Amino acid sequence: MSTISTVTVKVPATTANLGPGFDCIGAALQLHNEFKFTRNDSGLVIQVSGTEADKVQTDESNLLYQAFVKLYEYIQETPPSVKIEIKLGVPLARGLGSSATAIVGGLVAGNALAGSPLSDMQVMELAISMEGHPDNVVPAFLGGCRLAATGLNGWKICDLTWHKDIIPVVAIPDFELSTSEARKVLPTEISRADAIFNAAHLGLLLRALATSREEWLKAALQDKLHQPYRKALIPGYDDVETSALAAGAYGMVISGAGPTLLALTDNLHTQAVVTAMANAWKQEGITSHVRSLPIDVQGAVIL
Ligand SMILES: Nc1ncnc2c1ncn2[C@@H]1O[C@H](COP(=O)(O)OP(=O)(O)OP(=O)(O)O)[C@@H](O)[C@H]1O
Ligand SMILES: N[C@@H](CCO)C(=O)O
Repeated sequence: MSTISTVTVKVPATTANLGPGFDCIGAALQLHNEFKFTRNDSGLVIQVSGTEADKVQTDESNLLYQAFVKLYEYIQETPPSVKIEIKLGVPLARGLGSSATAIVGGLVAGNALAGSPLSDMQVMELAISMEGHPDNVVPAFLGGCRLAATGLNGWKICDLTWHKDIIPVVAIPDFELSTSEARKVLPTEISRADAIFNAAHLGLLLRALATSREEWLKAALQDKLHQPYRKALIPGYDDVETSALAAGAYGMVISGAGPTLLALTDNLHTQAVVTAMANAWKQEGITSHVRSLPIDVQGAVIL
């Protein structure tokens, strides 16, 4: 029986898909949520701080708490009564994996308070099943850039090299787009030509990320499975893309399910790309927060 009474877990934001890697690759970014769980005797208490704190549920419907309960259901124990303190750094429903931080945070905290009965792989598989796809929860859990594929016997996860000279720039608009809404616009079937296009470009992307070879990066970010359908949900998409490319980005994609847009660039062009993307959205009447965010290599950590 564990004697731990409190645990704090820090979980990074993630950017999923990276263009052609729909539902299979994602990278962790240096922007975090922090979740502190403390056993108590007085029933569930959830306190939230940070921008957008008022948007997070503070009852049993809270996703972080649901993940915590899920862990205890899995190990067939009754979850303890807890106070949860949430410090929000990751904006909600913007395509930066906020739901994955909550799922990973709740499961990792639950496992720690329960005395660590589950292995990391078991926790991660629970997280994948809760989120429904692996591309946010896997890098949120492990850090770095990761590819996940269903294997013959469970998930196969591999780490991908992200060349140090490739700089991610995220342009986060002030409107939300839920993942479930952004998945509704996707077709259920695709053509063979589109499947081949994405397979080729995903292969190219993996080499481009590892080498930072310019002509590969410029071509590799193209996608035919989700972005052509989702663009319409993001006003100003084409203008922001044109401006980012003109300022020196290799390419631009939708981060996760959007509406955040992710450009990849180099050190030399980072500031110009940041300014260009913010200005392009401003001209559409959309306020955004645009910044470069380094890759997080730590993943979820217990502080
Ligand atoms: N810190 C949190 N605590 C509790 N619930 C959260 C937290 N962060 C996000 N959520 C839940 O997740 C929802 C957002 O999930 P959604 O999948 O739509 O977007 P996202 O995860 O931010 O983006 P994407 O999956 O495209 O990267 C929120 O509306 C909220 O219900
Ligand atoms: N692969 C997912 C990521 C967002 O959760 C999607 O694009 O819908």
